Amino acid sequence: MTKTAKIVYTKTDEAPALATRSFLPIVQSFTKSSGITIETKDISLAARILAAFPDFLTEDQKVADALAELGELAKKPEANIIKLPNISASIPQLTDAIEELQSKGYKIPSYPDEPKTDAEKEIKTRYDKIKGSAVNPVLREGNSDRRAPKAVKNYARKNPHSMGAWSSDSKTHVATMSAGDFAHNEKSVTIADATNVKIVHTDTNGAQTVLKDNLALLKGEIIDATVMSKKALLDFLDREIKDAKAQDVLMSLHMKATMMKVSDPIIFGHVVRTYFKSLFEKHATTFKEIGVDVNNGFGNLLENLEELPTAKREEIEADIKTALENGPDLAMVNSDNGITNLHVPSDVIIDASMPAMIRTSGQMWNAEGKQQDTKAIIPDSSYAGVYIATIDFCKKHGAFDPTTMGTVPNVGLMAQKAEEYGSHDKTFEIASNGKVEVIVASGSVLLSHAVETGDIWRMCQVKDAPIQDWIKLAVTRARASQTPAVFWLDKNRAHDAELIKKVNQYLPNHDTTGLDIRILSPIDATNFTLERIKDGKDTISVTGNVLRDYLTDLFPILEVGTSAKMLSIVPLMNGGGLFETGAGGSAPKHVQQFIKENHLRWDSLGEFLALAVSLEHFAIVNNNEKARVLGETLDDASDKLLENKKGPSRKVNELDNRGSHFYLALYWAEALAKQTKDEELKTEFSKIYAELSANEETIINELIDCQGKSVNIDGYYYPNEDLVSNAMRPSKVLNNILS
Ligand SMILES: NC(=O)C1=CN([C@@H]2O[C@H](COP(=O)(O)OP(=O)(O)OC[C@H]3O[C@@H](n4cnc5c(N)ncnc54)[C@H](OP(=O)(O)O)[C@@H]3O)[C@@H](O)[C@H]2O)C=CC1
Ligand SMILES: O=C(O)CCC(=O)C(=O)O
Ligand SMILES: [Mg+2]
Repeated sequence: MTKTAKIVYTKTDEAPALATRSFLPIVQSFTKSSGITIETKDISLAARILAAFPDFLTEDQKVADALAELGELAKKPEANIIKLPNISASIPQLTDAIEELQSKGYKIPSYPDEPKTDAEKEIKTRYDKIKGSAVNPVLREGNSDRRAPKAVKNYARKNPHSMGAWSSDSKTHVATMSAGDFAHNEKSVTIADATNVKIVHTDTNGAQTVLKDNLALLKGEIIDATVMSKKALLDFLDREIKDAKAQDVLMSLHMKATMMKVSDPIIFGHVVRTYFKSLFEKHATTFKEIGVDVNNGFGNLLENLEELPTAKREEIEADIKTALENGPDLAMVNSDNGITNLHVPSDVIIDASMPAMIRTSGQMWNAEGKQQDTKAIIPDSSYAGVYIATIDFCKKHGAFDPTTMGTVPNVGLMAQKAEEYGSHDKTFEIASNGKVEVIVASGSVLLSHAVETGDIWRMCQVKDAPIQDWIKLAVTRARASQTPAVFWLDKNRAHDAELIKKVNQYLPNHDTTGLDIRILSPIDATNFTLERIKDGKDTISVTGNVLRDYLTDLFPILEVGTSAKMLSIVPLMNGGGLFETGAGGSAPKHVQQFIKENHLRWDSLGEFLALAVSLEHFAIVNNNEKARVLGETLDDASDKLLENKKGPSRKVNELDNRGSHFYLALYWAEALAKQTKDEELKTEFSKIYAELSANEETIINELIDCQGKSVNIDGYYYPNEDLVSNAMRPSKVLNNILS
């Protein structure tokens, strides 16, 4: 066993971070005697902000750049990281977090929306690195292996979650572009020899602007470039907004403004401005004066209105009311508080929002808080077809049946900022008509697009080594689970055509005898997979980075009710392990409920599953048999937790996240006491098991009695550590046993 052997447990945001305050003490207590160090790294939004501004802080306020440290660690063989979901901050979230920190005495600068001086520009650059999906791409130095463990699948079969019925006359549908979008304009090449490129915009007078210089490309790397035409987008939106009104369905927009942090907020802004066209025409000057930027959502307009004199504000508010009456009804995020789908770009995120809609009879919520059929606008058509096919399937066959349906594990190409999700530093809103070219040092042009003012141009990359690793992982999973594997690639799409060449080149390096491996376009793959899951058959989806994200919410949410119960492993390319806890996010709604009534409905099963594989990995790497026993018994405990239905309830005054952690500890101790592989662990945990089980009733009472009243943790993004820890550990008896 090496001296430095450790597991790094990330401290993140919102519900998972609350859960950590209760679960981590259990983990530390259970692993202590086995020579396993559990180290925490704070990569919460607040800590990442503080780490970026040491020059604005006093000595004792400064924090280390934990994310940078973890990014380095992820490239080393000894990496063993447990990664909980974190906030990928939209601008409204970022500015809220900044304000909270400022109010707590951290003298960090405010976010400069429109930086004028060099100093402001430099501050904005620092904040823009923290914005959006800034954590996952840094840690994901490997490809993704996500699946529902057998126990989770079996549990869902026996205890199906609710599944809204589908009717063949549902008016719900997806609206997507048929020309002029990223999908239709894509061009792609594979780089023959390592080279350097620059991205250059040339206007109609021949004046050149270098958008990006010195971009190093490796041999065998696939690059692609594409453009979303602003004109085509606006035409499309105009048509679809009118159509939603005509069809009397809700209008909803589904984007990934967090991961696609440059392109998608721009598109979001166009949707808001198109929906409220008359309002924006009439008040253009005022909106400019008060700095309205609806790329950050319609909520930005409402906030800025507060600056106006009462008469003007009331006039605009009346015009907003009229616009809402004249337009189609908007899908609501929170009908009680009048929060629409267009308010905040991070409220409705496509990977989770589309499956939630499909699970709810294809409906979203209207202003009266009732379900209604919906037009789901997904402007770019690259992946929208997957949802179109799924919705058509449900209209034809009715809702899926969780008691009989098969499962769809995913092998996702993700390493080293693969594809679209790594494109934000090469995405540009075009300043004037002309062309954008990717040019090699020798001067030859690799890719070229004609562009117009306001178009969104972007370039993506995926390196050869991650592709080879992904293909290997697909074969390994197909072999290990004896399940057919489908590469979701469309030979008619430029990028996919290049990737298909690689699949055909590298697959023969592996023994695929007896395996069913095929390549199908995303729409064909959806239909093939849906037919099979309906009949109870399993199919591995082998996809690029975006479909990895979409499908690992879509199928789990249909199959087991949530993506929180997924095993989500990232075998790092240099030999380490990154263990993501579930495939979902940080569930902001759960924090609201916790603050209001001291009940946390967050389900930590993803944490339990991730820790078990992390311990197994630790055992192998460090030759630590105790870690193996701890991992195996933890899995046994998770199985028993499911069997005995000790997951958290959604309702106050019932077992919540903390109570669920108690049962996990009880069953884990029991399994350790019963095992015969390690006598020391057996002796140690027989005693702990006896104490936990003798005090079960007292502890559970303590964990339930504290509920039903509001709780103060002094903050949302950077709560007071003592308050939050006390709130998450209200059982004195349990705390004593653990210590
Ligand atoms: N890996 C990562 O770091 C990821 C981070 N995110 C971030 O998470 C935030 C929220 O994203 P969003 O799109 O709303 O997705 P979420 O997955 O956080 O939330 C969607 C819904 O899923 C349910 N849910 C998710 N996880 C759990 C859990 N462990 N236990 C119980 N229920 C759960 C909740 O349903 P209900 O309300 O019915 O209880 C929740 O409201 C954003 O800031 C986003 O950027 C998103 C995805 C991945
Ligand atoms: O990094 C993010 O913002 C989201 C990640 C995500 O949704 C996923 O990997 O499933
Ligand atoms: Mg996701």
